[in-house]
Amino acid sequence: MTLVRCADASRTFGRGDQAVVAVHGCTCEVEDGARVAIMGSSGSGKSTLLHLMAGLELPTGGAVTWPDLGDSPVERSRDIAVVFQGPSLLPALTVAENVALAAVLTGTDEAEAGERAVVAMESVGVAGLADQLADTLSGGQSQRVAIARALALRPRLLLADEPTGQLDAETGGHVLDVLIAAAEESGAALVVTTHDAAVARRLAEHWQMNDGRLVVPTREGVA
Ligand SMILES: Nc1ncnc2c1ncn2[C@@H]1O[C@H](COP(=O)(O)OP(=O)(O)OP(=O)(O)O)[C@@H](O)[C@H]1O
Repeated sequence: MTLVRCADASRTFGRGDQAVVAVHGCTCEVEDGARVAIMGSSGSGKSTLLHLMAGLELPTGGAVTWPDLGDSPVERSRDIAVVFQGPSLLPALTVAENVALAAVLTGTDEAEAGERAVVAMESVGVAGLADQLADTLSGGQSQRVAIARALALRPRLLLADEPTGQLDAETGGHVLDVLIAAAEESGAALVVTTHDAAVARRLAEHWQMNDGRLVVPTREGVA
């Protein structure tokens, strides 16, 4: 099953002299069960590629399709979850409300979303924080809650943008453990952007972004 396919996909921001080509003609696929690290230095285009895969950005060249998820944004919003780089929780809502919200907004009824939130919070170890306001959390706790929110969608494709980038090595290691365990338990494919080789080593496939160009190794070598 192919969850997302990028076929010569590009993304340019701005026009004329101001144009920045963030992603140049990338071709790649994420299959069910994949564990992918997209590596590259700051500004190499990792976040933009991840946003293209999520359908949050539209390609300005080539195509991004979701062969086994359906191409409608509504269908995709239930199957693809994104853990964003940096703070992404609503500060005035509790942890439990934050975790349930994405599921509610994508059409899950409130009772079901509440039950999923409980399961997701337990699986990432934040059930004890359920009634706490999001703006009282540490960076590591916030990232766990953001992962729980993604899991409450029960996604088939879990995309995490530098999920450990703002954390110290120990906290980042715990967050990564949680993310990988959650993907294993839920059966979701996992794609993580990172500039950290230690993070990439935890994942089976290593893709490299260099100045917006993607290199995807094959079993025989480099594509
Ligand atoms: N909305 C935008 N408007 C204009 N330029 C953008 C926009 N988003 C990204 N860029 C530019 O595209 C290039 C790639 O950015 P991107 O955030 O994808 O890289 P990255 O590898 O994820 O970097 P980092 O690791 O620092 O997050 C950069 O030059 C960036 O400035």
